[in-house]
Amino acid sequence: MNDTQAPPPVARALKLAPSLLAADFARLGDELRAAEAGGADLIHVDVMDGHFVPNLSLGPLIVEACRRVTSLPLDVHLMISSPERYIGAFAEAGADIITVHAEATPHLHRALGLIRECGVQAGVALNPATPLTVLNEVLALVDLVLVMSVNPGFGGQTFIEGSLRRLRAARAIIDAQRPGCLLEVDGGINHETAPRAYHAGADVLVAGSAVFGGEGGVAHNLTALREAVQRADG
Ligand SMILES: O=C(CO)[C@H](O)[C@H](O)COP(=O)(O)O
Repeated sequence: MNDTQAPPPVARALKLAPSLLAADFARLGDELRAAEAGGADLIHVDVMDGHFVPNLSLGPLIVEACRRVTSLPLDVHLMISSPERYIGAFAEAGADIITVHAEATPHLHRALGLIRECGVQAGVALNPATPLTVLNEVLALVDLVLVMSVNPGFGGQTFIEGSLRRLRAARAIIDAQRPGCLLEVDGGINHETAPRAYHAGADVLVAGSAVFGGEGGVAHNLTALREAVQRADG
């Protein structure tokens, strides 16, 4: 390498975040332990209010129960309107990261500040039709950007192809303005889309059905996802 050549890019660490939405809630403790033993990096917890998204899921009580079972970081994704009303409750329940949707509140800046005040890492999520320009206004306040690759509300949906372009654009914004901020992708991640999402710039891949579904078991599914990304590397 001579002085004018850029150093080779450092490979980004891949983080897998199983989404509890696809877990068997009757065996939640076992599912969490299996995810941790299988090499998950975070546990993604989908909170839905039947208002911001057309589905209901879980609240702080379940987050508190998860906290007692796993030492993995709890990555709490609030798909709820006016999330600032519940940030304190989720922080108290043991969330490590709380992500709010840019579309869910007229007070996004306040909500992100409130998360930080609670001593929790802050994330901002963007629906598939939300312009990435909102990032310019809040990037200094966040530790994680979540690019939704489905319309939020349900697991098991098909990955929206345009998300790859959005991931590449979000990666460029983060690298230029806030290196170290994580880029997460959520929705339709499987052995086929995981390598493409990672190579488009995602650090954290959220996967529900691909981890907790199928016959192979959680550890096998996590390994398969990781190997799919590594194969595409080589
Ligand atoms: O946020 C979500 C839905 O709003 C889920 O995390 C997401 O859809 C993951 O599920 P799958 O991997 O089955 O697509």
